[in-house]
Amino acid sequence: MLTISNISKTFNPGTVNEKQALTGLSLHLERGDFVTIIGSNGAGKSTLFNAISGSFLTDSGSILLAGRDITFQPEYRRAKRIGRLFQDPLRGTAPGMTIEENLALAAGSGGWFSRVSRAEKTRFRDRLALLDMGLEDRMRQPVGLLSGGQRQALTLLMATMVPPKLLLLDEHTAALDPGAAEKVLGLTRDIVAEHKLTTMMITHNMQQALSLGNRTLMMDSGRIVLDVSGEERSGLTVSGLLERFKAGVGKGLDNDRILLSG
Ligand SMILES: Nc1ncnc2c1ncn2[C@@H]1O[C@H](COP(=O)(O)OP(=O)(O)OP(=O)(O)O)[C@@H](O)[C@H]1O
Repeated sequence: MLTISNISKTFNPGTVNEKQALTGLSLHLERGDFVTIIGSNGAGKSTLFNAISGSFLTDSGSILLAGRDITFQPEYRRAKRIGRLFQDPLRGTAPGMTIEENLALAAGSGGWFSRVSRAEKTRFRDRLALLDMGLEDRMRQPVGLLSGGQRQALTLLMATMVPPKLLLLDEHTAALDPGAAEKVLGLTRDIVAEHKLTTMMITHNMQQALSLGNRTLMMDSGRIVLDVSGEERSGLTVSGLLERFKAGVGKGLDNDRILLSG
């Protein structure tokens, strides 16, 4: 589904702020793979997502999505086939528009001035009911009134309304309180399974990285330094994963948020 070949990215080349954020990175994902990603501070995790989404063009290498070469495709075109959630629940929804209008935009059927058909309203209500947050009874309310967890759940629904070829989750539960985070994570698991979505999820929760999905990548200094799946992964504990990282990279994992989250 996704084939990344040898991509590199250096920010501010030739200046004192030069930073090589991705270094000859290659990755192949099968259809339906659910990959969790963990790594050091500044390892290049978000930069990898930015490269895939087309926030910038890479300096070298290529990216193929569902058989199409997207290496030079602009971001807005890639967005039609790639869903993305960020840590900040305020991104991804339009606060001044109602829940219904936001969903219509995501479904590709509406906007500020278009009417949402009755059939579509029913479909939206059914999808919202699955979230189990009572949002199906608040469809005419502006999204700006929702809590962070409700908003992130809605963003998830919107990003998958038309099932994307690839779903990118960038620490999408990290800014939520523990209850809301748990809820959004459960919804993520359900929606990914329902549509068999090919998914990449950055997390700083090591336990989550091992328990969700079918494959775990660890990144350091712009590279993938560990790639575990199958039996090797199912037998792995958090401390085992940290040991593997240390053995491979020659230093311990250096990530404030992982250390803070224990
Ligand atoms: N647009 C940019 N301009 C300059 N430098 C950047 C840019 N984006 C990222 N970087 C740098 O590239 C490196 C990788 O950043 P990135 O955000 O991908 O790391 P990360 O693995 O997501 O880290 P964290 O877990 O700390 O969020 C960092 O040193 C960062 O400062």
